Amino acid sequence: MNTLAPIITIDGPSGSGKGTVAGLLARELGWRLLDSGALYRLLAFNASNHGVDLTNEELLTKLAAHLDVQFIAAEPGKLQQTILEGEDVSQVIRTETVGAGASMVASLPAVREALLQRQRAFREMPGLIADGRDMGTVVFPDAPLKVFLTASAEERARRRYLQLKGKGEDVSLSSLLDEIRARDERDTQRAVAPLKPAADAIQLDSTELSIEQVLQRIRSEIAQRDLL
Ligand SMILES: Nc1ncnc2c1ncn2[C@@H]1O[C@H](COP(=O)(O)OP(=O)(O)OP(=O)(O)O)[C@@H](O)[C@H]1O
Ligand SMILES: Nc1ccn([C@H]2C[C@H](O)[C@@H](COP(=O)(O)O)O2)c(=O)n1
Repeated sequence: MNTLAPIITIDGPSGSGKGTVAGLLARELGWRLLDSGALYRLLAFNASNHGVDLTNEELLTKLAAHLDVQFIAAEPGKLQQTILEGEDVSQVIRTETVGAGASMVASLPAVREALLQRQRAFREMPGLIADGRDMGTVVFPDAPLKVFLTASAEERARRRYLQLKGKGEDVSLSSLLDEIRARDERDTQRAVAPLKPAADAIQLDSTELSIEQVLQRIRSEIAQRDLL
């Protein structure tokens, strides 16, 4: 039965490492993965392709309700594949421009409501790792383990810089830092489902931690609960 599947939520700001850690944990545990940010990115990307303004709540809500999307689980060492209307958009939705658009559409209450059930439907046995901004506060408030992962804005910009440089993109560290700060501001200040730790979340600052150290901290929290 769906509702009994255990859930680990990982929320936090852009570049804190949520996606990386969520993907590795999901693979390690053999659980499903919900990359909720990808849904907002897909919506922003799809809206731009269809000429829909990113402030048009009515049209965006319709698009959100009818998003034709599939997530294909990754092979070890690879990103989950994201298919929109039959096309692989896994890479094109990862740009900072699409991320900023996603943050805009995500501030619209009706859009969030339209995506809520779609997210909850990911909860299946043997378990779910859900990453985003409101996984622990709104989408899965009953999750037995909630992690709020942060890092300083400077460190997050540095990580994003290295990531994009590694893909051969021509980026500037100071623009990335400005973009990260603007996204933090919009995601934390919006009226509905703002980015904030759930009252019962474990807060982890990864500024000085490696990915493996973050994973170890989460494994130890898992071990303290009856999750597996
Ligand atoms: N603890 C860490 N130490 C060093 N680099 C890290 C750490 N965690 C993540 N990274 C790197 O930082 C970059 C951003 O990580 P990731 O995409 O997982 O962040 P995110 O929180 O999911 O961001 P977004 O919300 O924008 O999708 C990646 O290149 C990742 O390998
Ligand atoms: N649960 C979520 C997930 C994402 N968003 C918004 C806010 C982010 O800036 C944007 C892109 O997310 P990312 O892929 O960078 O994690 O989508 C949200 O509001 N709620």
